[in-house]
Amino acid sequence: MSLAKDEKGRFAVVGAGAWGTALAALYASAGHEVSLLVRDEARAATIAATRRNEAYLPGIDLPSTLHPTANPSAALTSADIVLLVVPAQVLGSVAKELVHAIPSKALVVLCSKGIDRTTGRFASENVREIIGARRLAVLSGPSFAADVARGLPTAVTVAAEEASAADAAAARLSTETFRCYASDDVAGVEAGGALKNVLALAAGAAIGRGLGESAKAAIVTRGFVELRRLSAALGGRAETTMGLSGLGDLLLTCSTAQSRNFAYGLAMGRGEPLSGLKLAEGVFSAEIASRLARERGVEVPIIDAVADILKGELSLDEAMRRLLTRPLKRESAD
Ligand SMILES: NC(=O)c1ccc[n+]([C@@H]2O[C@H](COP(=O)([O-])OP(=O)(O)OC[C@H]3O[C@@H](n4cnc5c(N)ncnc54)[C@H](O)[C@@H]3O)[C@@H](O)[C@H]2O)c1
Ligand SMILES: O=P(O)(O)OC[C@H](O)CO
Repeated sequence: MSLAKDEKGRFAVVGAGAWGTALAALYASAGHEVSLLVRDEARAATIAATRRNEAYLPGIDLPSTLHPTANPSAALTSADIVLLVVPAQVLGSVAKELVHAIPSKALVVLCSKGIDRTTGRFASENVREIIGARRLAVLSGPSFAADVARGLPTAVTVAAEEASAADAAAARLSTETFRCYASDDVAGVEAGGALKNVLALAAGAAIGRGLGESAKAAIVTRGFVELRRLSAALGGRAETTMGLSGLGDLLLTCSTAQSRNFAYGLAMGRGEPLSGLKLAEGVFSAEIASRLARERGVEVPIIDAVADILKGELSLDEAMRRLLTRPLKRESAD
């Protein structure tokens, strides 16, 4: 399939946090027409006047071709690609609120990484009944907002239910620095994106508690086994978990405090205050991930431990004891 690199799109990005602003900057820099829908009028005006979004993406100059607005119809009316980039817990309500303003032929790309904790649904399951499955795609993979906004290279996965729709979406979303691989495994791509956040909390907590890099590597490896098991139980394919929105994003998110989930885990491990930290989606997904696993009879001891710690039912030291004293078994990847 020929990539539409020279074809200019009309993008609307919903959500002017770190990731929404970074994606808007990416596509504006690539020569597309881009509107950024900002929740708050005053903030939209500040972004327009300063060409900066200091609250969410400090120190990055935004292209002059990026148009911030607080007016949904101004942002959406002529869009042919709409990126929904808000926290997973509000994605459903934002989609409902905007559905009438989104052109019926526009491709809608879900960029959140999380599980709705009231419904236990992933983003596409939530939004499918509002927007319709045929024009939905999901974007996930190793991609820090600040890196992407600076034009640093990465590769991600774009999934849609039909393989040909995924190919077309990946072509439209690729740029010279942002390489999109296509997949028709929506469930696997979404599971990878959401579960790596929960595991990054565990990895960060181990480092914060001073347990060392060996412990972290063990947690990431056994955590990956849990990600694979749960993803499979939710309908994802094994090969997807080995890809960018599985292993790839897990490695990134568990490796540096640039990740907000890892940083949150670090603070947990150090016993530092957690209020005021940036969005860490794993905090909202842990308990529901643990429940989804329990309902499907899937063993996820690390995810369970993170959920119990977040509920205040388990200390980190007890969690480590619980994990280390589980019955010994043969190593198995599934
Ligand atoms: N930051 C990254 O590097 C990155 C990379 C890939 C994926 N993601 C995913 O993208 C999603 C958004 O993350 P982010 O980094 O932009 O978060 P953020 O906290 O930086 O920004 C969230 C944005 O959503 C807006 N918002 C919150 N509630 C809203 C509502 N009810 N209606 C409309 N807007 C609302 C906020 O005003 C803010 O602009 C998350 O699921 C995250 O996992 C983030
Ligand atoms: O900062 P985090 O932990 O939300 O991670 C951001 C991206 O998901 C990394 O791919």
